[in-house]
This record gives sequence, structure tokens and C-alpha cells, in this order.
Amino acid sequence: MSEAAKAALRRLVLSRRDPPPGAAEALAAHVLRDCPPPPGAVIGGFWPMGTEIDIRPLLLALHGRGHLLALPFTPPRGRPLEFRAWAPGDALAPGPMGTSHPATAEGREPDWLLVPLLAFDRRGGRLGYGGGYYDRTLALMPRAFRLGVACLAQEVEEVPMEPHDIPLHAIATEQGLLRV
Ligand SMILES: Nc1nc2c(c(=O)[nH]1)N(C=O)[C@@H](CNc1ccc(C(=O)N[C@@H](CCC(=O)O)C(=O)O)cc1)CN2
Ligand SMILES: Nc1ncnc2c1ncn2[C@@H]1O[C@H](COP(=O)(O)OP(=O)(O)OP(=O)(O)O)[C@@H](O)[C@H]1O
Repeated sequence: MSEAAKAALRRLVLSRRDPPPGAAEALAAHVLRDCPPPPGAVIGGFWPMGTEIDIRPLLLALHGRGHLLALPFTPPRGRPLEFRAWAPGDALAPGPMGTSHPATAEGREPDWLLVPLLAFDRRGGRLGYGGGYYDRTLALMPRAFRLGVACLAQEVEEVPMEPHDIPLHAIATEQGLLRV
């Protein structure tokens, strides 16, 4: 897919991304019921920004179940994300493009990832903001479980996959879980 076509798809999906009231709580309930991480899994989350679906209720619930959490620090372009230890209440610091990352420098390697995205399809195809950050990061963690999180309005017919794209194992939305 050309960069111009990807940019057009990003704009289209961004314009209709608008989580309905209760979406965050519904998403958390679907994940915990239909696709809970195995006991002891270290969760790779992210701090939501803009109109992304809010995964903080899910992160709180996973913390309550005893899971360790990690959130990404965004390095300069071309490098993979660096996951850092985080627990509810811990300090955050601002990063590029409206991102927030743990203020601590303590690294923590997740093995069960909540993956943000702009557009997804039912085959696990994913389009992000274009930094290539998650593609590079997932390539280094081939054994990690990859759960995309989004509003159902972010589904498209097909996200054309390129060789570096790593498909999601499942996608959780406010309407339920989609297995690939
Ligand atoms: N909530 C959330 N956190 C996330 C992501 C996400 O999609 N959602 N990411 C998903 O990947 C990573 C951050 N992705 C990014 C993708 C692109 C640029 C970017 O275009 N940066 C510009 C500079 C922006 C600026 O002016 O500050 C650049 O590099 O030129 C930044 C971060 C990690 N954290
Ligand atoms: N594993 C990788 N190794 C090297 N370059 C990569 C890798 N993955 C992606 N890239 C490069 O990163 C750039 C952005 O890729 P792409 O448009 O697929 O990002 P995205 O999936 O939208 O963003 P993100 O993964 O940050 O959410 C492309 O130029 C791509 O070639």
C-alpha cells in the first residue's frame, strides 16, 4: 500500500474514531471474560491519547489480578519501543506526539501486549500512526501475545499487509472480542 493510501486510511479512521460512553469498561469486561492473560503474564499496555479507546480500566483490573504492568517509552524514530515498569498511581512523563511514559527508567519485558492501532481488519492486519514502532517492537518479541485494542468503528475491510507487518492474534473492541 502506498504511503499516500495509508495516510488516507489513517485520516478516514481517525475521523470516525469516537468511543461511545462506557466503551472503556465494556472493553475491559470482554477481555477479562473472553481472553484473560494467563496467570503471571507481564502486561505491555500503553497510556491512551486523543480519542483512543481508554484501556486504563483494563490495566487497573489486570493489576488487581496480580499482573505486573509495563508501558512504552517512545525513543527517536527507527528504534523499537522500550517498556518500563508501571503500576497504577506511578508518575508519568510526557513523550512525543502526546504520548506519556513511566517516569522511572526501570525496564520490564512484557509477554502479553495490548497493541494500539488506527485501523484493523478481521485477519489481524493493523495500521498504526506510521512510526513503525510497534512493527519493530513486535518483531523482537515473537512469542508475546498480541491483542489489538480499538473501537469497532476502526475496522476496515482490509489493511494491506507488508512483509514487516506482524498480524495481531485477536482484537478487543467495546462490542466484544474478534479472534483472528
Ligand atoms: N497511546 C499510544 N501510545 C503509543 C502509541 C500509540 O499508538 N498510542 N504508539 C504507537 O506506535 C507509540 C508512539 N507512536 C508514535 C508514532 C509516531 C510519532 C511521530 O510521528 N513522531 C514525530 C514527531 C512528533 C512530534 O512533533 O512530537 C516524528 O517522529 O517525526 C510519535 C509516536 C508508543 N506509544
Ligand atoms: N521491523 C522493522 N524493521 C525496520 N523497519 C521497519 C520495521 N517495521 C516497520 N518498519 C518501517 O517503519 C515505517 C513505518 O511502518 P508502518 O507504516 O507499517 O507503521 P505503522 O504500523 O503504521 O506504525 P506503528 O507500528 O508505529 O503503529 C516504514 O517505513 C517501515 O518500513
